[in-house]
Amino acid sequence: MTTEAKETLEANLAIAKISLQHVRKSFRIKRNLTHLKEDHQPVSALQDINLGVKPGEFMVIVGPSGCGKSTLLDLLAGLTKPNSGQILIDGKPITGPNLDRGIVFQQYALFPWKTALANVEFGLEAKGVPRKQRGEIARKYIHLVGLAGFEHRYPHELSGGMKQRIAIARSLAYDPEVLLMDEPFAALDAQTRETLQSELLRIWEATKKTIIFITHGIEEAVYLGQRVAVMTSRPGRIKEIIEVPFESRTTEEDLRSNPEFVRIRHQIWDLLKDEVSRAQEQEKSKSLTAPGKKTAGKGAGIDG
Ligand SMILES: Nc1ncnc2c1ncn2[C@@H]1O[C@H](COP(=O)(O)OP(=O)(O)OP(=O)(O)O)[C@@H](O)[C@H]1O
Repeated sequence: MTTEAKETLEANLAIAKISLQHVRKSFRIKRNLTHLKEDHQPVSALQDINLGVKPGEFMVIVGPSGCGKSTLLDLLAGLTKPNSGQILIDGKPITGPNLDRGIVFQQYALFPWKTALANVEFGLEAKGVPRKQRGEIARKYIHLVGLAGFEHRYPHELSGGMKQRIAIARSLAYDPEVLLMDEPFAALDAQTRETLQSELLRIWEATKKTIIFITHGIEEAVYLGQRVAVMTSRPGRIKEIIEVPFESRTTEEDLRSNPEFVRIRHQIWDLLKDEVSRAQEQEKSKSLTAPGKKTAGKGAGIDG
C-alpha cells in the first residue's frame, strides 16, 4: 500500500462509526490423523481486514461462500473475538454483544411461542423499558415494517417475509445505532425479497441507522449499498470497495435497469468471478480431504 493510500485509509477509519483495523480471525479444526492421533489445524478465515463504516451509512459486504462474511458479522456483533487487530465502535473496542447493535439473521430466530408483538417487545424487556411503553414501542415498529394488524399472530401464522419483517422490527425496537444483517432475505422468494429490499431502504432513510448488510447477491448489493465491499475467497480480505452513487433508491423507478446500475453490477462481478472459482476449488479440496467436516455449505455461488 502506498503512503498516500495508507494515510487515506487511516483518516477514513478515524471518522468511522465502525472501524476494523488489521483484523485477523482463524479457527482451529480438529483432524483425525489416525484412530489414535489427532491434531488441530488452523483455518484462516479472515486476514488483514481494514474497513471504516461511516455513521448512517448503508454498507454491503459481498463475497463468495466460505470467504468469512458471517465470521466478520459475528466479530462485529461481539459474538467472537479477533485473533489480532481491533474493531472499534465510536472509537471504543467491541468487547461483546451489546444493545447498541441489532442483528438480523437469515433464519428469523423468532420465539415460536410468542406473538409478533411479544417477539418485538423482547429486546425492550432486556433494555429495562417499562411494560406499558414496551407495547407502544413494539406497535410503532410493527407498523413501520408494514404489519399493523398482525400483532397477535404467532410466527407459524406468518409467511417467511412477514417473519423477517418482525425480526427487523424486533431489532429496530430497542433502537440500536447499528443494524447488522446476515443474508436476511436469502431464504425468501424473489418477489418478497425485492419488496423487503425497498422496505428496508425506506426504513433506513426513516431511521438513519448505520447498516452492515451481508449478501451473496450482486444485484441486492448494488440496490441496497451506498458502498459495496467486495471480499476475496478464503482467507477473506477486502478486495475493493465500490461506491454506488444513487441519490435515493426509493424514488427512482426501475433502478435495476439504469445503465449505471448495470455497469456497477458488471464491475462487481468482474471483481468476484475469480474469487468464486477459487472458493469452488477450495470447497472441492476440502470435501476430498476432510469428509464430514464443516464446509462453507451453500456452494460457492453468487447470485446475479
Ligand atoms: N466455528 C467454526 N469452526 C471452524 N471453522 C469455521 C467456523 N466458523 C467458520 N469456519 C470456517 O471459516 C470460513 C469462513 O466461514 P463463514 O461462515 O464466515 O463464511 P461465509 O462467507 O459466511 O460463508 P457462506 O456465504 O457460505 O455463509 C469457512 O471456511 C468456514 O468453514
